[in-house]
Amino acid sequence: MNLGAFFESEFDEHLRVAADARKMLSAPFSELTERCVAAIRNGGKLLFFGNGGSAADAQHLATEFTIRYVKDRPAIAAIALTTDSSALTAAGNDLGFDQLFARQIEALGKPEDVAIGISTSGTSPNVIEGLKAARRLGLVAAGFAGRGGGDMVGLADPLIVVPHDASNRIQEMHITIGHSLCGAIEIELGLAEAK
Ligand SMILES: O=C(CO)[C@@H](O)[C@H](O)[C@H](O)[C@H](O)COP(=O)(O)O
Ligand SMILES: [Zn+2]
Repeated sequence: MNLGAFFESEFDEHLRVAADARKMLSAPFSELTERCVAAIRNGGKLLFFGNGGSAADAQHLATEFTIRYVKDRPAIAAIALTTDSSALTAAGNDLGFDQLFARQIEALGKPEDVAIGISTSGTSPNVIEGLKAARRLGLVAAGFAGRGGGDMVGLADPLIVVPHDASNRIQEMHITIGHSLCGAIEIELGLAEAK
């Protein structure tokens, strides 16, 4: 294999998806930012959850809010529902894997919170059940997806659907958009200066 050509083609594809996402996702991004800012101003928090690489994204993004993004500033309330091995194993063992996030949202979610489910396919049952629980309890149920949004369409609102079908490329956009979300929320809350 020509490794140099492979490397360049990966970047070419990434850049094509980024250009499409930039064109198409400004409206749901703005809406999600506004919902998160309102939630935090109201004493609420952001709850992130997903599977595999999206579990890592949930942890990564929650930490940007609680600890630090680009510069020091006060903490912003956020939590990843992917990190407590006791909660995850007990929920999986006792209630079923589909209930992993729903149960934690039932325990920790408040109506002033925003639940953000992350799924490249939009069809992972535990993410879908988490979003359903969020809606039932009156939280904002929002999502990051790809592949047309899958079962998250009509369930998550705002819903950011990356216009691509491959999980890796979709995840690359999710983290870019998640970073942008953090930056925009900091500015809107007056905790960082606009560029
Ligand atoms: O990171 C990747 C693929 O890039 C994988 O770990 C991927 O996240 C896992 O296969 C997930 O289980 C896929 O779930 P989803 O995105 O369809 O909800
Ligand atoms: Zn991945």
